[in-house]
Amino acid sequence: MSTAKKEYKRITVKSLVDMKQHGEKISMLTAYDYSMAKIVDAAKVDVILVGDSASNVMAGHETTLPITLDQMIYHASSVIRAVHRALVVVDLPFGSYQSDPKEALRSAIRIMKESGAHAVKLEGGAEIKESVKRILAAGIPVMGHLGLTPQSIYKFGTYTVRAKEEEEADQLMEDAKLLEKLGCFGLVLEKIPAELTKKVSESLTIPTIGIGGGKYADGQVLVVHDLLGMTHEFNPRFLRRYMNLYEEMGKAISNYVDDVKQLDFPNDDEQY
Ligand SMILES: Nc1nc(=O)c2c([nH]1)NC[C@@H]1CN(c3ccc(C(=O)N[C@@H](CCC(=O)O)C(=O)O)cc3)CN21
Ligand SMILES: CC(C)C(=O)C(=O)O
Ligand SMILES: [Mg+2]
Repeated sequence: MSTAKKEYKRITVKSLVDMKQHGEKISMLTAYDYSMAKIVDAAKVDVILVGDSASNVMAGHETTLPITLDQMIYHASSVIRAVHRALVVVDLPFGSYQSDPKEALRSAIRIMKESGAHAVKLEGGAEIKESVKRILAAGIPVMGHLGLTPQSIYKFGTYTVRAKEEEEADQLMEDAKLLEKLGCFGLVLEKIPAELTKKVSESLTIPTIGIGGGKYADGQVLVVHDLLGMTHEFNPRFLRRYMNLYEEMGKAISNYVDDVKQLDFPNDDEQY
């Protein structure tokens, strides 16, 4: 497998299929705001996901269910203003696509029109088939999301690993093939056994992007706040932390507080 990296000036949905064909792994991270998206884009992350995990990370909700379409558009438009290279994918939030395919298309169009994003992501398989078809027919690229689908958390009750049993694994494989057949450009596989990710990835031409899906996915995605160590209570096995920003930021901020209290800040050079 070649590791030679082709230079991409701007990532398109086509570049991602290209990367899979050349054996180059795809990097994907979340961003919900302008400042973070600037850093993530400059670091050459291939795909930026404006995830509905903003509901947890930005707004402090327990689940992804409360975030609204308007709020997703606000996050996405902030991200888009920062991005020059990455492909920007936006999650359709809970309640904006499940009722019927027309509503799904309307929601996807609002995201594309009002934020300038490049693609949308929907959770689910066969049950959202008609919605995926409608959105794709309008020329909007769609990414699928199977395995642990946080918008259905109350149906499952836990965030444990999915598709460990043969029946659920077979269903996931069928859904993956269906999403590819419909024309999705990629597929997120969340918290499923590595061997199932391998089977799915080998069966598809479109790239799979894993989060807790193991090493055989064609790419990896994480919540950027998790890898930076800002969400210090979130500790799933699949997460690798590259920093402990929660601690680092806490130290910097308490130093500032001390300096203000001790009349050290501002000093003579820091005033007019
Ligand atoms: N900060 C953050 N990171 C994420 O990856 C993320 C979000 N928020 N919010 C939306 C979804 C929810 N996701 C999740 C949530 C929980 C686990 C998880 O493994 N939780 C427990 C185990 C629970 C169990 O086994 O019952 C853990 O080990 O932390 C994984 C992904 C992924 N997404
Ligand atoms: C975890 C990723 C795949 C996601 O859907 C999100 O951040 O909302
Ligand atoms: Mg999501």
